[in-house]
Amino acid sequence: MPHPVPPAWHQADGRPPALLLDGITKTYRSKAGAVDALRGVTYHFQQGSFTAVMGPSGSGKSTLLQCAAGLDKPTTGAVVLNGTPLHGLSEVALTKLRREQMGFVFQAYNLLPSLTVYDNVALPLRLTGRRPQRRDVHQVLQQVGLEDKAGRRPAELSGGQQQRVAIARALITRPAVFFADEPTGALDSKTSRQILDLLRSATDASGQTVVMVTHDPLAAAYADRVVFLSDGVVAGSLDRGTPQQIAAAMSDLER
Ligand SMILES: Nc1ncnc2c1ncn2[C@@H]1O[C@H](COP(=O)(O)OP(=O)(O)OP(=O)(O)O)[C@@H](O)[C@H]1O
Repeated sequence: MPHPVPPAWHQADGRPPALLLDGITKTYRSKAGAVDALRGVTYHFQQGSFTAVMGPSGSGKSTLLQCAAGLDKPTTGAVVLNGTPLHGLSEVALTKLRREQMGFVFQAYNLLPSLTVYDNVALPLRLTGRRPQRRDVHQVLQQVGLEDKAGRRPAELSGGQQQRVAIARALITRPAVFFADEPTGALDSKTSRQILDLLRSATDASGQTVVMVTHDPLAAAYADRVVFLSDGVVAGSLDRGTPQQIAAAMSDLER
């Protein structure tokens, strides 16, 4: 059953937001007790927007990303991707939706060491039962500047090159939404800029939606908007902030 997306959150073109979080909470329970990692997050991510999620350590950023990407389930509340509520889907349908409509880029590149760069990039297509076209694989490798590395294995590449392979692998299915968790966390500043430029062009050139968790104000400044989490709730947001403005907002939160 379609989840009612509040009309106020529809875009000017009448489409639902790329991603809607409606009152999500997440409580982790263990022998040590319960932790309320998210305490009611309501937020919508517009189609074609680039949003950075920032907040102090433990504020719930990774939990939010995991729930938004359907990798974990919120305790209460709804996650709606392009009008499809994730909670209504079977595991099989959720996996299909994730493979077809979501791209993932994490700090650990998660490439398969035994496969070549080409086969790592082609893998998501194979997983969705599609036959990878050489032209498509080479096109995304060219997009990330690694066409000449198609035959290499991940261990033969630098960290930045491996992250670019991970981005190519996420691009190949042309996902509606990219989820990135600290995608530049392990990289030097020049390589980080290349990665952020690639994410930026996913929104600017291809109209994809990017949601990126980061600690780095320089990285967050590539986004259209920064959303600040504090203690499991949205504490505020900043549009088109400079790195200095973003850093100042973060230190206000940490006070
Ligand atoms: N699997 C888990 N079991 C129990 N508690 C958890 C689990 N995962 C996260 N938490 C707790 O939930 C809260 C939010 O964690 P989360 O990792 O989402 O924060 P974060 O903002 O991403 O932090 P960081 O910036 O340090 O990565 C923290 O108190 C954390 O200890």
